[in-house]
Amino acid sequence: AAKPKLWYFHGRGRMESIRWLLAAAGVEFEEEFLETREQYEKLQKDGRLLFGQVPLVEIDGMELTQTRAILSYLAAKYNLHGKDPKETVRIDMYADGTLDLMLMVALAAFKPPEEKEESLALVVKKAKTRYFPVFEKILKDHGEDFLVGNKFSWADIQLLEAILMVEELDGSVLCDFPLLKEFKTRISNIPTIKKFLQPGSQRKPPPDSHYVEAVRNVLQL
Ligand SMILES: CCCCC[C@H]1O[C@@H](O)C[C@@H]1SC[C@H](NC(=O)CC[C@H](N)C(=O)O)C(=O)NCC(=O)O
Repeated sequence: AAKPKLWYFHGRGRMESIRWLLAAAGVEFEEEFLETREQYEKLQKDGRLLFGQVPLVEIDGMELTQTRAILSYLAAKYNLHGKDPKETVRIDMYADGTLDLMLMVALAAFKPPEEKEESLALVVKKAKTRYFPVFEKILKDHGEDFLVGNKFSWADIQLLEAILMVEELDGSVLCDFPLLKEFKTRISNIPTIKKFLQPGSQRKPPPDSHYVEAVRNVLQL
């Protein structure tokens, strides 16, 4: 079968969690990077963007947009979405929490410097006071290696991505979360994720001014 093809900017944004899920599932994918307004307008003109937005993922003969829908489809397709509706809704809840936190980081990149610093400080505060305490408690109460059931799921991938993203902002953020520290080591050592964390993978770097300029240029923000 053809490899999935991802259409987005050359940066994390909303597409990074999709890259993480595919990589963790051991699925090779291709990428088309939007650098010009013309590329974006052609996708729109060709009717490939349902609401005129990216991420766009071509997979299984479909053209998928809406990040959450894509992630949910991929999680189900690669058996990372729980064994029944009760497990799946927990995975969805945990994943949505990490997506909320990571979107704050993605959007902060587009703010003026002083606002950006304030936003990123708020991300670290929210991680420490809202999100990470929740996941630490889940791991403690659940007493398993993974967040849901005793099986690796999409929620575990999202949490690792979020932990690493917040650690880029504050390297000591896990000092009060011993179970999250162990979780980070455990999940980072899963072979497909270990490979994705090596240099040269399709994992994208933190947003920089070039990425922000490219997005502004393409979207005419
Ligand atoms: C000022 C904020 C700029 C954000 C730029 C991008 O970084 C991301 O975090 C958000 C966007 S991604 C690009 C943006 N896509 C979305 O907002 C998708 C939202 C959708 N609900 C999803 O989850 O996929 C886009 O195509 N916009 C064109 C436009 O709506 O006309």
